[in-house]
Amino acid sequence: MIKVENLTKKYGATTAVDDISFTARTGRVTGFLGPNGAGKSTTLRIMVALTPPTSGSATVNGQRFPDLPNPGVEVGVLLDASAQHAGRTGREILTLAQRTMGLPSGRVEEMLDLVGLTRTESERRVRNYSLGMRQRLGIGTALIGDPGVLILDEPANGLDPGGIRWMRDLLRDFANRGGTVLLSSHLLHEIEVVADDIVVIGNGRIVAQGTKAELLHTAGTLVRATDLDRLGRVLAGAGIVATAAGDGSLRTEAAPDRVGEVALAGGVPLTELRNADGAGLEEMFLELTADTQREGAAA
Ligand SMILES: Nc1ncnc2c1ncn2[C@@H]1O[C@H](COP(=O)(O)OP(=O)(O)OP(=O)(O)O)[C@@H](O)[C@H]1O
Repeated sequence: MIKVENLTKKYGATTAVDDISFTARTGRVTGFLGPNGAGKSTTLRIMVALTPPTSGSATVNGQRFPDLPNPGVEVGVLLDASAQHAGRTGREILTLAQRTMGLPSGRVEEMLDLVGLTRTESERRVRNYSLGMRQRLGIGTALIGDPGVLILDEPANGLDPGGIRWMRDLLRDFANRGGTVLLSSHLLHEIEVVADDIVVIGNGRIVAQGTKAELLHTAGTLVRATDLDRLGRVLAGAGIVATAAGDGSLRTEAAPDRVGEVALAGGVPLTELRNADGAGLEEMFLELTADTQREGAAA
């Protein structure tokens, strides 16, 4: 289990992480979702003691990372696959990890098999690896100590679709066997397909958190028509309050079948009619992303 309590990190006038608290639970994949610059990497770096917090704490299995006697056998970490020593071979990197953690030498071969690096690839220097191969090697290093907790920053970066599927299955299986997985991403879809729990961060603050089911469930209906004004008038005429969502659709608390009936009776052809599940999270995330882009453009 990973616990973050009232964590804050300031860089001069910038508050990168602003009083955040959340828990990544055992047996679950927790997705840490936020647009670029939201504070994800800073939070993960604090968890593994690469960056000191300004205030607050982060613990893994009840202990601060520096207090873990042999951290690699408790928590597997992959923050930046490109930061691995470029002059070493993949096999050398795994061997170093195996020796540092005091593990049997057979673990190196097991990890190479697990992450799908061939013997020839394992003997190449990392500077000649693709980003996808570096991610695989990084996952191997994170898993070599057979830890119960995994902390991964944007692990799907650089992986091809087959690699992304492989990573997802690996994380799912890890959590199903009782492990704790915390992974960050700036892509909603990536988190949506793999996470059980989601923590959304924007501008250093937690803006939503809960189980995937809770966050994706949005009451009401999403409806689209070519003539949105006319649809709005017809719905209003039937006493249905609908609001424009800004993406060419209307949202209403009324049920989809009622909206469909009213539109049909009013002679308005619909182009889409569905339960609004997921729309709330998507909208919130788009707003966060738009905010960040505006700030980026202003900078
Ligand atoms: N060492 C540093 N010095 C000053 N500011 C920093 C430092 N590290 C991060 N920041 C700032 O803190 C904020 C959060 O950055 P962080 O890298 O944690 O975001 P992120 O969510 O991981 O983004 P990305 O998806 O782009 O990696 C940003 O405004 C960033 O510019």
